[in-house]
Amino acid sequence: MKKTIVIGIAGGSASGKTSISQQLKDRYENTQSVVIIRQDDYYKDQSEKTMEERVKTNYDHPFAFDNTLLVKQLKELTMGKAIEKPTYDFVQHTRSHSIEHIEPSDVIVIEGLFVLENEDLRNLCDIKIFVDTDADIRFIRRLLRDVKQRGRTLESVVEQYTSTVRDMHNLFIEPSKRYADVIIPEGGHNMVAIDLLMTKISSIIQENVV
Ligand SMILES: Nc1ncnc2c1ncn2[C@@H]1O[C@H](COP(=O)(O)OP(=O)(O)O)[C@@H](O)[C@H]1O
Ligand SMILES: Nc1ccn([C@@H]2O[C@H](COP(=O)(O)O)[C@@H](O)[C@H]2O)c(=O)n1
Repeated sequence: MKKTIVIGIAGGSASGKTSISQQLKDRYENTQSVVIIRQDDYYKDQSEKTMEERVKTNYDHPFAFDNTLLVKQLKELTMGKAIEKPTYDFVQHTRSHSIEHIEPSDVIVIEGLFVLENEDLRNLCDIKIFVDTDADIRFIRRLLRDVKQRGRTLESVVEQYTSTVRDMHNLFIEPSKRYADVIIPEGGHNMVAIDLLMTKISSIIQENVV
């Protein structure tokens, strides 16, 4: 009988979670056997708030996410049901208007800050991965990414990092590393770790074919 395998990828902001997931997506694109779900897409809707209010939200606290919806939709996928997934707009700090239709698949990758911190999410994961990248490197990566891709200024990235991101990381994310089965140092360019992960995924897909 076909079994869906859930791979959880947690780690700090800019540790390399999305880069790893993207490589898995690219590798398995033709097979349609791997689906990637980003916890970021489950940030709570803030369309009722003004932009001034939205900027003040602590986006690095678990309360910023609708994890109830995320857990529900993940369970639906593992039960073979398609979902209508929300999407998120980092520039507007709220949900986008578009919804993505996601079909169930052999392997579901769920990546995000709190994937191992949240007990319900953690319990849904068959393979638990933590991407471990030093804080100074994460900060540099985040600064470059957020200015280029998320509409931030240098000052706003520094302000947010020192006021919330760093403390929340130490409080919630770093301690969740102890739940990991596998720790991937440095993130997106660790080809040895990514190859090992792909070998495992390929064997899961193969088992489901037989
Ligand atoms: N090993 C790496 N070396 C250099 N840059 C990297 C590496 N892994 C990721 N990056 C870059 O760092 C930034 C943050 O990576 P990303 O995958 O978005 O992290 P996360 O999803 O954990 O927030 C991106 O611009 C990405 O291209
Ligand atoms: N409106 C928002 C929502 C989130 N963030 C930051 O994004 C980080 C999580 O995404 P990663 O890809 O870096 O894991 C998180 O640390 C939030 O601070 C934001 O700046 N604005």
